[in-house]
Amino acid sequence: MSDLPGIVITGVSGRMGRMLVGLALASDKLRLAGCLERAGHPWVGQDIGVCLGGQPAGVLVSDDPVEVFAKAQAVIDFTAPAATVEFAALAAQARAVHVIGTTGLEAADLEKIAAAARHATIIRAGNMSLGVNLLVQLTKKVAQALDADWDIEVIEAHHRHKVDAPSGTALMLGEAAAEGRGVALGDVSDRGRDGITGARERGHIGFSAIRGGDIVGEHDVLFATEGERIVLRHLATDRAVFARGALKAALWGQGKKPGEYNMLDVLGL
Ligand SMILES: NC(=O)C1=CN([C@@H]2O[C@H](COP(=O)(O)OP(=O)(O)OC[C@H]3O[C@@H](n4cnc5c(N)ncnc54)[C@H](O)[C@@H]3O)[C@@H](O)[C@H]2O)C=CC1
Ligand SMILES: O=C(O)C1=N[C@H](C(=O)O)C[C@H](O)C1
Repeated sequence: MSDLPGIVITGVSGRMGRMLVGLALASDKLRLAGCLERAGHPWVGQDIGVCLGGQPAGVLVSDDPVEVFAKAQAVIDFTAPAATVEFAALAAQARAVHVIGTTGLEAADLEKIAAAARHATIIRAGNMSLGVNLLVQLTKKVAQALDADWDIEVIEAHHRHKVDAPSGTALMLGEAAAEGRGVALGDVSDRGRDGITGARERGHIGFSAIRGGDIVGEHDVLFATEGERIVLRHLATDRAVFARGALKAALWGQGKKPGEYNMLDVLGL
């Protein structure tokens, strides 16, 4: 067996799971050590290469996280909040780096993840692409430079299957804008406007979500004032940008002290 870091991928039949497996199998920096799907999924017990329509890869899909995490130096996890919270505790027990891409996590979920990060290295980001993480830094800088005469709106668009809104990326961008302005996002956030909402409040940060077709992920941060507007935009056209970031994070996390990190740490931004 090679001594490359062993990576376990969760949710392997999902949109991100398939992309991650393809890149992991092609990588010369890490090896695919395990694949996980939910109990009852038809892929469980099958070879992942065959499930994806190719040659056998020698890795069977499991539904037992304890068994597969025991083989892992890192777990890459793009699933759903309840699964991710469970995996955070199990990955910590297995001393594996946990890379979390799952979005839609509530405050109670984040607390459990923070508890796991006392004993384990966790890297979590609502978006793992280089472009979005640069956009986060640009958003903070622009928000720092402008006063509250400039209204800030975050507009995101995703495919019809996405279950959470605003997107994890939109929330990262909103947090960056709030930080740049020196306010807490929770105090100024406007979400889901509908009906007679009243005029826009000065200093608030608004969120709008579009869902349709196969849109991979699009984010605008709009700064609008009397007579002029600035739009910072990121368009993802291929999920490989998220998957490449996650694989990079899994390697970066090897040997790091326990704690919760993000993609700004990984990318050195
Ligand atoms: N941080 C980032 O860069 C990105 C984050 N995401 C997020 O990743 C998550 C997944 O996105 P998609 O792949 O599009 O969703 P998907 O619905 O296509 O895939 C999720 C997969 O997780 C599996 N799963 C659910 N519970 C499980 C469990 N207990 N054990 C094992 N497998 C389980 C499902 O069966 C499914 O195959 C979402 O929260 C999404 O917002 C997506 C793209 C990029
Ligand atoms: O669900 C998705 O697809 C995506 N989710 C992430 C998010 O919530 O921001 C990242 C990316 O935009 C794709």
